[in-house]
Amino acid sequence: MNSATDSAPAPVSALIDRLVRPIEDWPVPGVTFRDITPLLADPEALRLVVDALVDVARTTGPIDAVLGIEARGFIFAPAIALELNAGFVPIRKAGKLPSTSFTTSYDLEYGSAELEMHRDALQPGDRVLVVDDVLATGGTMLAAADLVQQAGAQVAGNIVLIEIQALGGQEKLHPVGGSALRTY
Ligand SMILES: O=P(O)(O)OC[C@H]1O[C@H](OP(=O)(O)OP(=O)(O)O)[C@H](O)[C@@H]1O
Ligand SMILES: Nc1ncnc2[nH]cnc12
Repeated sequence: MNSATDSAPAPVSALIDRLVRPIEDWPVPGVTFRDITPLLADPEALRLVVDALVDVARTTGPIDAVLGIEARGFIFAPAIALELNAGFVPIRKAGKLPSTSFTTSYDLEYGSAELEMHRDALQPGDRVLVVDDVLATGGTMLAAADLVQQAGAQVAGNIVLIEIQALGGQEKLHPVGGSALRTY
């Protein structure tokens, strides 16, 4: 059965349950890693999950750009952007973008890092959608929101496949919040 907080219909939640495998103690002891690669390898499941993400994205109102967070956000964000007729903006780990960038540092479930976005990627006032595969502590999504704010733009929505509720990421995203296809 899917959770009351799942944004996807029950069959999509069931697909995620079947094809996202939990791997214990990876990358560090105590973490249950949600490995999406079996789902990505199944064309029918991948199509249904992308369609479900697009359905959620369409509830966000007008969107100027869809932001994907390196690396796993890059798998889904461009597919959503195409369906919304919006551009795709990459948010990358530090040192990867070639032009002048905004930078922010953040903590996540198993470490800390820096994210960057090109300074000219967004216009002030743009409404953007942030896309990733997993919402855990929320550190990564919050860092993306910081980059959007530095650009003078606005986060209209945060969308992920999977939310790990016990890690409290949802509270960090207040008041915009995050929508997850499947919550554990
Ligand atoms: O909510 P948080 O605690 O911040 O964790 C979520 C983030 O962690 C994972 O990325 P990771 O940094 O492992 O990088 P990767 O996508 O390059 O594997 C995941 O893809 C999210 O981006
Ligand atoms: N448990 C987890 N599984 C997959 N990606 C993650 N990112 C942060 N925590 C994660």
